[in-house]
Amino acid sequence: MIHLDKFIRDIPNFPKEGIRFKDITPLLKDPRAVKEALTQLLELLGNHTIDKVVGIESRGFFFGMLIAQELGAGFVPMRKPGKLPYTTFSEKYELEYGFDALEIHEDAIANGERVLLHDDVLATGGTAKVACNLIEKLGGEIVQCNFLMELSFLNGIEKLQGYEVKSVLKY
Ligand SMILES: O=P(O)(O)OC[C@H]1O[C@H](OP(=O)(O)OP(=O)(O)O)[C@H](O)[C@@H]1O
Ligand SMILES: Nc1ncnc2[nH]cnc12
Repeated sequence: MIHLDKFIRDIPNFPKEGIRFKDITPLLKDPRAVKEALTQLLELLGNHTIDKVVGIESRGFFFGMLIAQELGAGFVPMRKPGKLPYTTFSEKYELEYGFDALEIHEDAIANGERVLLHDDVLATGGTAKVACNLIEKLGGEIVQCNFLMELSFLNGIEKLQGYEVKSVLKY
């Protein structure tokens, strides 16, 4: 039996004083832990059918791509500003330790496609909310937002009211 929480390392005061950073690199370097995490993420999805998996840069790419392959769905990167080469839709947001923006290619999702949004961490929810806004701007239907972990004390789930939100681990 693999306990995934044993593969997540707490780093105090990173990237700023007062932030307790959840480091997933110990999990990523262990193939059995990666397999178990992927299995559990897929279990969260149940029988939903998915056309596109959107992964948020950068840590949402690791499992987002694996989930998409398992589902036989397409993978769409949601990126930080200035990284995507084609025409983008963009939106700014605030996160636990600063400000940023996200972008998506305007042709990444077709109208009415069923979308799974994936990221490693749900913290304040600012990132995921903006990602949902951009997916819906393109006409995507958000079937589920799933995360490797949720920092429940930051109440990110409140920003995602109206969406199905699931996490493998809760802190
Ligand atoms: O719920 P929120 O408060 O918005 O925070 C969650 C986001 O913060 C982290 O990403 P970060 O911006 O640090 O980028 P990275 O994945 O490239 O490390 C994490 O991977 C989520 O995307
Ligand atoms: N405390 C935290 N650890 C890891 N990723 C995060 N993203 C936002 N807050 C985070």
